[in-house]
Formats: sequence, C-alpha cells, structure tokens
Amino acid sequence: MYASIIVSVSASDVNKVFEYKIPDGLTDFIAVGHRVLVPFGPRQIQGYVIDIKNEVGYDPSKIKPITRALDVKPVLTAELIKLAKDLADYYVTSYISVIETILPAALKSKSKKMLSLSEDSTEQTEVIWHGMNLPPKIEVKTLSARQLAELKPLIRRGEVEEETIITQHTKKKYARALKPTFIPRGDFGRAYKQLELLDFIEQYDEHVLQSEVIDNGYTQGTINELVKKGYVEKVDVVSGRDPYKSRVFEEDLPKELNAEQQNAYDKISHSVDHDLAETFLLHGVTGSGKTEVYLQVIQKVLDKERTALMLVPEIALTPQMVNRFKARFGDDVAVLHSGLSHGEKYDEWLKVKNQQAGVVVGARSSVFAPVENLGVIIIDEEHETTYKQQDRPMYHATEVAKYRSKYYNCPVILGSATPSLESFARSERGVYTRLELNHRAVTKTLPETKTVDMSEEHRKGNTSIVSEALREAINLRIGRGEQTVLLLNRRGYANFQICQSCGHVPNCPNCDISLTYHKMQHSLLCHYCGYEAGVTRECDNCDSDDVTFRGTGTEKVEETLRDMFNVDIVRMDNDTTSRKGMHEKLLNTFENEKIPILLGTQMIAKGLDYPNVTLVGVLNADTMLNLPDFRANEKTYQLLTQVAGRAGRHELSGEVIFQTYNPEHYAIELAESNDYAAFYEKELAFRRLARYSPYYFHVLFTVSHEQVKKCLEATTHIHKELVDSVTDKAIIVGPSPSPIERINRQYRFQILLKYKSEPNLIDVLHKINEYYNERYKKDKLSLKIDVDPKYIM
Ligand SMILES: Nc1ncnc2c1ncn2[C@@H]1O[C@H](COP(=O)(O)OP(=O)(O)OP(=O)(O)O)[C@@H](O)[C@H]1O
Ligand SMILES: [Zn+2]
Ligand SMILES: [Zn+2]
Repeated sequence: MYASIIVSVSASDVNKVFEYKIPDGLTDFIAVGHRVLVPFGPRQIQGYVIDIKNEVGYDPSKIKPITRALDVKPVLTAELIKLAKDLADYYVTSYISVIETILPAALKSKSKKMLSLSEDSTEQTEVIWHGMNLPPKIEVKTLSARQLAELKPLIRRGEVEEETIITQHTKKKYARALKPTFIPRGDFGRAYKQLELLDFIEQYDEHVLQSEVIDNGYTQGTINELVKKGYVEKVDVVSGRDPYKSRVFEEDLPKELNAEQQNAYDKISHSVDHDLAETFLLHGVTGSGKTEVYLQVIQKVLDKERTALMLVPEIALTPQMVNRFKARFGDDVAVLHSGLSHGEKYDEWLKVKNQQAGVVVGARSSVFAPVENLGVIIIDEEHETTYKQQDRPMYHATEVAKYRSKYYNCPVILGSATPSLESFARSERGVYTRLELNHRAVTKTLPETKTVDMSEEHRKGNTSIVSEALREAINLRIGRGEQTVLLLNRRGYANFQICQSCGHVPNCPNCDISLTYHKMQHSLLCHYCGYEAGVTRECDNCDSDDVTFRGTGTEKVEETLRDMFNVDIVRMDNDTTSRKGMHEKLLNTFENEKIPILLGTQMIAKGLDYPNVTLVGVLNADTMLNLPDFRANEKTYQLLTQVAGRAGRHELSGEVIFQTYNPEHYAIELAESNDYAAFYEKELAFRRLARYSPYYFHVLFTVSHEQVKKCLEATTHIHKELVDSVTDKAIIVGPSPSPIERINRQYRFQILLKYKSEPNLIDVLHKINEYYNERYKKDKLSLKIDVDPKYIM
C-alpha cells in the first residue's frame, strides 16, 4: 500500500504530492488525514497523508517507506483536505500553507537535528566525543563550528548518528494536585486544621487541585504536614486550559422574537430543515437583535444534533458576544481565541475535533474548525476586513464558509448593519437571500444624529477638538449619570512633528510615512515598522528651534477631555490594550464603574451593548475618507454607522454627533440619516464609473524589494504576462508605486488587474507565481498575489 503525501516544506516549488510506501505493520493504521514522518532528501520531515492507494505508476522499489505515524487518529478529514487543495488553487498559494493554516500551530512540525554515538563507533571516536564533554545526545545547533568540523568525518563514516526529531509546539500543561493515600489515621493530637484538611481531601477519590485546596482556606504549611506524614501525595495532573472555566455565566434564556426577527428565523429554519446550502444576508440596523436570531438558529441546529460555527471579527474586541454565547449554551461552546497560547488553542481545537462542543465561536481562522456535521455557519459583521487574511494564504473566511456549506448542505448567514457593497449587490441579484431587520429590538428607534461642521466652528473662534454642541451634550450626560463613547481614529499624542520655519516633518527612514509623536514614551514612532526616534528641539533640516506638534491623537485628547470635564476617562487604543486581557478589563471598568467617558480608536466601534451609553461623538469623521483606497467611502460609512449604533440601545434614547470638515460628503450625510440604501446606490454609481468591484473582480500584485530597479523589472514582467494572456476586456493598472511606497526599507510596486470573466486566469496566476519562485525568490524579492483584495494599498 502506498500513501500520497504533502510534505511540510515551505518553499512552494515543492508544491507537489510525493508517494511513500506504507510499512507492513502500519497498513491497517495509517489513514487519510494522518500526520507522518517521512524521509525527504537527507532529512526526516513531517507530511500529511492525502490519499492511499494500492499501486503506483513507477518502480515500487524506488519508493521509500514512511518512517512513522505522528497521530493515533487522523488530524484532517477528507473534506478539509479537498478544501485545502481548492483554496491553494484559487488563492495561488501552496497546498501545505493552507493545510498548516487549517491546523492549529501546535501540530506544525518543528524539527531538531540530534547527534549521538552509533553502535559502530570506535573507541577513538568515543574518546573524541567524551573529550568534548558531550552528553549522549546533542542538538546540532548547539555545537560550535569547530566541534562540528571535527565530528563531520565521523558522521560520514557512520560512527556518529544523525537523527531528526520532530518536536511539537504543544506542551501539556500540568497542575499540582493532591491525592489521598487512604492509609489508616494515626493520632493527630491538636492539629485540628490538618485533620480537617485531610477530611476535605479524602472526599476526592482521585485527587483535588492544590489551588482549590488553597482557595478553600488551607495553607501550604498544613498541606506539607499531611504530605510529610504520608496521608497525601503531591501529583501533577494534565489540566484543561479553558480560559473561561473559572467564570460564572448567568444563564440567558431565549427571548421572544419580534415579527422581523421571526421572519428571518423562519426563512433560515427552512434552509436548515431542508439541508440547503443557501447564503443569507441578514441586514439589520444596529441593535436590531441579529445576535438573538443567531442564537435561536444555533439552538435549532443543536436540537437536530448538528454543529454550528460562529465567526466574529475579533474575539478580544467582542467579549460581550462570547459571554452571550456562553450564557446561552454553557459548556457546549468552544471559543477559539487568538489571545490563547498555542497549547490552549490546541486544547480547544481537540475539544471540537472530539465533538465535545456543538458551537464553535472564533475569529477568521475558526472557519477551518474541525467540526463535522455542520448545520449552520454564521459570519457576524460580515463587512469587516479582518475576515480576509493579509498573509499567505490570503483567503477570505466568507468564501471558505460558502465552500464548507456546500459540502454539508447547510446555510451560511452573513450579518451586518452595513453590508459590504459586494454582498449587498449579490443580495440584489438574488445570489444571497436578503433578510431585513429595520427596527431596533428594544428602543424601536435609532439615535438622533447630527453633524457639526468643524470649519464653521473654527470660524466662530472655537479651536478646540470638541465642538460647542458636543461639549454641551457631554456635560448633559455627566449631569445625568449617563455615559458617552467618543471615537478618534488615531492613536498617539500629536500626529506629527513639524518645523514652523521650513515645514520639515521627520519621516521614518525605513518607510515613506511620517513619524507619530507619543508623549508617554516621549518619542517619535513609526506605526508601520516600529522605528523609534528621540524628539529633537531643533529641526533636522534647518536647525531652527521653532518645532511644534500638529494633529491630535487619543493620548492628547484624553488630556484635553480631562481638563475640560474633570471626570474619569477610559482610553482604548493599541497602546492601552496591547497586554493580554486589557480590552475586556477596560470595558468592564467602563461598565461597572460607570466611567463617564470611553475614548477610543475604531476598536470601540462595534459590538458594544451598554444600556447606559446615550451619547456617541465622532471627533473626526474624515480620517477614513482620505485613505488612498477605492473603499474609503464605504469604510467611512461603515465606521460611522457602527459607532453611532452604540448609543441608546436600551430604554434610554440616544444621540450622536459627527464632527467633520466635509459635512456635505455623501458618506457622512447618509451615515447621519442612516440611509444604507441611498449610500449603496450612490457608491455603486461611483464604482461603475471608476470600474471597480462589484462591477469588476480584482487581483492585486505587490512586489517589494530594497531596490527600485528590481521592483520595476519584476512588475514589468508580470505586466507582460498579463497582457499576453488575459482578454481585452480586462484592465491592467500599473505598474506603479504602491500608495505607501516604502515599508521597512522595501520599495513597493503594484499592478491591479480588473476583470469580469477570465476563464484562464487561475493558470496565468500560477504561472506568474512559479516564474517568480524560480527567478526572483533567491533575490529576496517578494511577490504577493492578492485575489479579491480588501485593500489596494
Ligand atoms: N426579541 C427581543 N426581545 C427583547 N430584547 C431583545 C430581543 N432581541 C434582541 N434584544 C436585545 O436588544 C439588544 C440589541 O440586540 P443585539 O445586540 O443582538 O443587536 P445586533 O443587531 O447584534 O446589534 P449590533 O449590530 O449593533 O451589534 C440586546 O440587548 C438584546 O438583548
Ligand atoms: Zn526646519
Ligand atoms: Zn517605519
């Protein structure tokens, strides 16, 4: 018997399937989906069995045998193997890169090369070995060059053995536990505490965690006494790592659905009942109770003994969502959290794989969760760009979800208050079934929204970042004990440093971008590569000492607000939330301590559902408008609508204020009037004119290298390939420098291909990719082929 195997080598020129013989002892054991160790050139590497067959097309004596199996049960199913193949094709990447994206990092191989004395070693060799003070087994990379040179001939003669050991990232986590020995009790004298503790521990047949004993008020000293006397033994037990374990969730019962929710639920139910792979676009205004629909559909799926996959843009940003799922379904929920360690992720993955969880909640990569028997896949906030991976494989979770839904014949639900233009267009054409929730579930009405023209405000003499209207509104909330959410989409203190005499702005030496001033560190930082420079009093360019800071970031606004209102403020941006668990901590503080103001970057715009928030202010609604990307308007509309949606979601009604320098821009005007349909029409007209998605599909090629010359050479070649192979209906834009011309010392050039229908496109893309592998990869030139890109930057 033979196995077809994909080997774990990252270079895509080995994007090939290799054949190995299954050793006789393993023929009943090795199955499709197993990880195995195989000889590959001089090395032993990890591979994945994707097929098993009785014969091979060439001389079987040339085929090497599999060294050993790495799993007891296969880690991949036939479905996931096929999925990996198709995605690798579509997104022009290697099979192995998709397989290793599907599996948790803990299952990826890490190999170590070890040396040891072989059985044939001579006495002389042993003397050399021991003379170097080497242990029986030594890792090659720990040897010095001299040692290695001395050992080389011995390795060649076979006196020293070389062996590759595959180590796994996963380490089982152990916890200290106490185990009763149940030996007859002697006299405890007056050691009542010890007696009491022994009673406590003897309630457990197996063992009890030491942490639990201590939580119950016993001390380490008392424990040690019992151990010394032999009544108790200390043991290490493998602990599950469920990070939500210690938390108590208040049980949440299904709510009675309103008419719109009921209609949506019924339509989706129909698909579930009839095993239809239908894609729904659940377009519901903010606070309309989309989540309640998800929860009840999932309940239905569970009742049919099928499983559910629930994707959210980012778990850390949506602690409330996770809590609602835990509260409704309890232990039946596995949370695949990006903040988990490799080991913790692996535990959750296993829980899903072993079918111990009916509901999987997670971010983008959870779309690959090893669930079987799927009943529904839900993608909340479907318009979010985080669903597209920006590294290879550059897949979009929605595409993967649709693919899996076809395999399992189950519906996909895409939910959003601000659907992506592409999804809405599909619902217009009937490719997706649209379901509308036009009213809020509790308040029924959306918050009252108004726009303040900041140029006007300046003319009136108010140069502060807070307009008169917003200031009054905040004061009103403070007086009433209600809360305000303020969005400023820019972190740091001042935006940049500028010389008032010559206009010089310090740039990052590695990237084509100005440095941002951070007051806490008192330094200038590059947000792209992390470059840090000290702040100088004199201009680098003209030596004038007339340098100042312009623009405002969250750090500075926090200060301004404190001076202005004299209240506590919670600030959330990348700087305050970089430590694990900080998102949730800050949000809890804001909620529980009723802090008057939450100030943050776009991370505060979505998912929050706090009854006491009645005012939302956007300090600068224009930041997204200036992005060098054709989706700038769409992103502006989405961000404003989402953040506005945080106000007045419950009994108290809400108010929203947008501050802008472009009060007449349609993205801002229509966000103000909350008119998605009108925005869609307007934006669609622009896209048609400019020939962008959803009228055209896109492929973006980005080439980067230290030298401009190399970038030009490679993009010119790609351009020629494209011209030769696509139809004349396709449009090729470029080559041109990317909007950010240099990041991290690498120049960047791009070509944008726009097309409607190109039957041979996938072949052309693979051809270009292979040419690059042969010709440019060794030059350290990087080529990214982004199919259906979400950014054109
Ligand atoms: N049928 C219902 N009866 C009573 N309350 C409901 C009902 N449906 C939802 N709610 C409540 O309405 C509030 C808003 O609902 P939810 O958070 O699900 O909205 P959403 O559409 O997901 O919002 P967003 O897109 O803004 O995050 C929640 O507090 C929820 O508990
Ligand atoms: Zn100057
Ligand atoms: Zn930089």
